[in-house]
Amino acid sequence: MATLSSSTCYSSSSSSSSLYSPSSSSSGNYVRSVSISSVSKRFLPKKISLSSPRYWNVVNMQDGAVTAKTTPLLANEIPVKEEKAKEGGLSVEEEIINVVGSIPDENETVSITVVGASGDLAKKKIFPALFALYYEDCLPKHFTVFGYARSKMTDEELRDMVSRTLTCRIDKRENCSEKMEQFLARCFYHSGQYDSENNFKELDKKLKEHEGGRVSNRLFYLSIPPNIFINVVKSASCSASSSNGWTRVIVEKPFGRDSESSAALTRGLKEYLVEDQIFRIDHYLGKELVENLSVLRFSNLIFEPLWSRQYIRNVQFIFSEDFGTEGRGGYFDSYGIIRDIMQNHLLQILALFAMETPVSLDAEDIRNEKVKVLRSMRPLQLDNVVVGQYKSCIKGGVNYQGYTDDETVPKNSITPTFAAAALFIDNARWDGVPFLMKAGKALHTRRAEIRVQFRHVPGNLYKKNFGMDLDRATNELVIRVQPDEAIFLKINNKVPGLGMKLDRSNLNLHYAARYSKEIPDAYERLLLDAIEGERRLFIRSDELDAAWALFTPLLKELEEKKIVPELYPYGSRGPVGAHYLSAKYNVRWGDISSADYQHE
Ligand SMILES: NC(=O)C1=CN([C@@H]2O[C@H](COP(=O)(O)OP(=O)(O)OC[C@H]3O[C@@H](n4cnc5c(N)ncnc54)[C@H](OP(=O)(O)O)[C@@H]3O)[C@@H](O)[C@H]2O)C=CC1
Ligand SMILES: O=C1O[C@H](COP(=O)(O)O)[C@@H](O)[C@H](O)[C@H]1O
Repeated sequence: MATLSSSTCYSSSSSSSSLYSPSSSSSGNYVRSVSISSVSKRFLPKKISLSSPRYWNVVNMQDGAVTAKTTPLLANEIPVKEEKAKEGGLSVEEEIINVVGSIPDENETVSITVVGASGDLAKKKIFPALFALYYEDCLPKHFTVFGYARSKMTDEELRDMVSRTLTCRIDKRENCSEKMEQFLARCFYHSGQYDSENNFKELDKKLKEHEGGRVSNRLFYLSIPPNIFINVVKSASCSASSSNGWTRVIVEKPFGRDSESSAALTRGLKEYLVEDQIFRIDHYLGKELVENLSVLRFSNLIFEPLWSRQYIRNVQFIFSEDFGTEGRGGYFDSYGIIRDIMQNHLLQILALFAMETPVSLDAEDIRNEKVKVLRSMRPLQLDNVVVGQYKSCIKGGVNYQGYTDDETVPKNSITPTFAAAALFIDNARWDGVPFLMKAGKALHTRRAEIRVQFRHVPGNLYKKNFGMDLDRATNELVIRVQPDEAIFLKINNKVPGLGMKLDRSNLNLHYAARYSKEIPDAYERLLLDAIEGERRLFIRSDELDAAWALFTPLLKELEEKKIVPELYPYGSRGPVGAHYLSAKYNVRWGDISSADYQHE
């Protein structure tokens, strides 16, 4: 794929974009001249404002016409005549919407090849996400899905396998089985070795047949173990990359085990791909409430002024699963919970939470800010970390296996299935604020959330009404990523009546109650973004380097010193060491300290 320079991809061109502001438009004979990069029909609003950064970038000024460039038709410039807009009684903005909305995508095709199609992730997440996108009319008119793996399968067998995982989870259920049939008819399979250029040539031939001479855009999803990433990229690059459209590769985690192996992986990928072609996926970035984090921060006046050490006492990132490594012990044992969850999912959320305001919502501007905040962080230290491992437990007559009872896990494994850590950002905004993380498997509940605990009210007039425990009276903002998505703010208020009794209540945005539409799976959003060349939610290589730089010294020390994890029973709240760690920083874990928790 090295032959495909980024210029042949339909790139979002975001690095060179600037926010359009109506006041920057030209005067006199000139009209606004707009290049629409990274435009997607899904984002076309009924009425646009040219200052909306996601859709429009001003690139140049031309006499008498607006030039609209769209991602699928990068080479084509579509003039939008101001006169024509006037004739139709439309604004230039409305005329742009008309023109972009009517661009035919006849000449374009997208082929999505799921490499490792026989595997768990492909079945569980990727094919269902593709179907959901198809169902929602989000895929381009001409698209083909190919499964690729070593297992022998016919097209029909692949369809059968895929059909068993497709669910009509979407609200408009009427056409589901019809839509499923139509989707499955677009799915094909090619069996081949991962390091065989010949096998990828055969794939290329089949892809071309389906592309039917249209501009060919190709997306490869590497849903395979990381040790074969480079083989696949090399073979696909030499034998199956697009010759006249873009070629992109989605890479699944783990992106290495430490700084060195991650850098080696990046070097390997870059022998065949340019950075713009690599879409490193962290599916937590595709989750609705993580996507909403920036909206919450930057579009609400009430939050951003509070978003610093001045008002925030601590921030907690909590991940828990109520099941063990069942079935994935082999993979998990050589990674452990710190690499599996903390170094990527939780750290990514932390970066979005703590970054400075980006210049714009463009991918590069956001990723620049994330890198900056990651580089301002202190590498983790062993005395700020607690590790645990779940042990067997009998509950209600059921025997829940311990981690090392799993046949795929060595009996003497000291791989952590739980970890808690205190992290610090040494910059002006966050100096001294503990950012606590906690992640564990086989705990009492499944939950992912961000908890922001605010400082005490100075000179609190109502001190006596709270009793001794003033911590209980501080405001807390909870962003529940899953399940049962919600954002709630704990406030103090007066219990109605003649006395003066204070109560803690939640101002609650409960998604299920507020929105009837089902929340899309993270993989849907991310796949669509990759198809559209939107890189905002994918990890850039320097972000990855910065993330590994924080965790690598700790991971090495844990391994070298053979730190034995504290055992906790399957289904419990995890090791008690996590409480000592938080207490060291005067913090109480929000998910277990409060009686209010029952009411969340
Ligand atoms: N499963 C999950 O929930 C998650 C997975 N991931 C990551 O996604 C990727 C895919 O995950 P998953 O589907 O679980 O992986 P699998 O272990 O199921 O592997 C996917 C496919 O790769 C092929 N394969 C497996 N092992 C080897 C090997 N040693 N050498 C060559 N080919 C092999 C197999 O296909 P065949 O034999 O037919 O060629 C298999 O069906 C991995 O990188 C994983 O870490 C990330 C997050 C969650
Ligand atoms: O990446 C991973 O994520 C899953 C949890 O994802 P979720 O979307 O179901 O919350 C985790 O189970 C797995 O160990 C890890 O590799």
